[in-house]
Amino acid sequence: MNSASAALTLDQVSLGYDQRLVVKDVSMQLQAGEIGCLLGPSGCGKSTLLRAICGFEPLRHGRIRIEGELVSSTDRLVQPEQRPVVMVFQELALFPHMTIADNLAFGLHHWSKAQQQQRIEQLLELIALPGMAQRYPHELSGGQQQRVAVARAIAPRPKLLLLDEPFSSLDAELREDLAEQIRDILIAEGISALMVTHDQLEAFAMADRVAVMHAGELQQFDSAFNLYHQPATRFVAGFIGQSTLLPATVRDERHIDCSLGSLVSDQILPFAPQQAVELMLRPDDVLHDDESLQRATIVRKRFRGSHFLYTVQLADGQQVYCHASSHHNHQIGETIGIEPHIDHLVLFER
Ligand SMILES: Nc1ncnc2c1ncn2[C@@H]1O[C@H](COP(=O)(O)OP(=O)(O)OP(=O)(O)O)[C@@H](O)[C@H]1O
Repeated sequence: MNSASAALTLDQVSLGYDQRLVVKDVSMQLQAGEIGCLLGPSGCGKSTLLRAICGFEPLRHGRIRIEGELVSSTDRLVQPEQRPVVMVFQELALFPHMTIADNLAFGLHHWSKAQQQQRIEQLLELIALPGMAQRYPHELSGGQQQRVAVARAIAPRPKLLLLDEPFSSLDAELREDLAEQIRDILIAEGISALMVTHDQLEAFAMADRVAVMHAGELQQFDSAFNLYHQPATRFVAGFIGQSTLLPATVRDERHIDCSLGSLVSDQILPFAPQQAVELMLRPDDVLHDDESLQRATIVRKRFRGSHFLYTVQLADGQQVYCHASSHHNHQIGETIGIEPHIDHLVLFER
């Protein structure tokens, strides 16, 4: 895709503080209308990168383009207010002494009164708070206030919305719901967005694609499904969901041998025969099946409501996760039947 039709293009972006680089050689592109998330552990550089896109941090290397226009490079820094972006911060940004309508109208001062009125009504409808125009922020719940904050940010129809942990003050249950609601609002308005979060479920609920960062580097920018089932690096495999790594040996271009037996790949393997590798297994790659002849012993169990997450020991002592329906309540030490169900082999060099 060329950068003229992309909402945001990061091209080998590096930046940092003093002598230290905290964002290293990041390249990615957000398509028009796309919603992306920057996800990673604390201190990995997510907020720094978002601040650079907004225009608050100069670059040490690389280029940032918004809708094709060069806004940051080593010798160019378009000021934040001159960029077609709006940022929503962690802490609530509503003006407490102003009504919801006045909050929403804040960025619309150059619009006519009639246009403002129409846009406010449209936004209140969109965030499912019709009739709330004359209320004050403290008369709304935390989730409602955050919806108003997002509506205020998108009121002037920016090209790109940047959100820095906008739901972190809300409880986990509400965060996922709100992420879905905000996603619907952005899609309805056709606004591209990039959100920083360290909460996977929030990222999955909100984004078309999630950029996983680690120590300043972009590890993978992909759909949640692909991050889970086809992680590009060991870090992504460990950070997204749960996984175990099982030693394995490549037999030929389609087969590997490991403690679960001989497994077939759906693709030609990029390894030579006899190469020592590690097979990544998700809990749902190994299912509990009473009928299976393959047996393993439960060494740990976690009840997850809808299912059990067992850790089972295979005949040769290797341990893997095993997913079982919550109706199958077995005890630690019990030997159960297991069945590998692996659509796609994820292998890392050992
Ligand atoms: N103004 C600053 N001056 C110096 N160092 C900074 C500054 N802001 C951030 N850092 C450092 O840069 C690194 C990246 O910080 P950043 O806030 O971008 O990470 P993050 O991934 O957003 O983390 P979190 O999820 O905790 O907010 C950290 O080591 C942090 O201590």
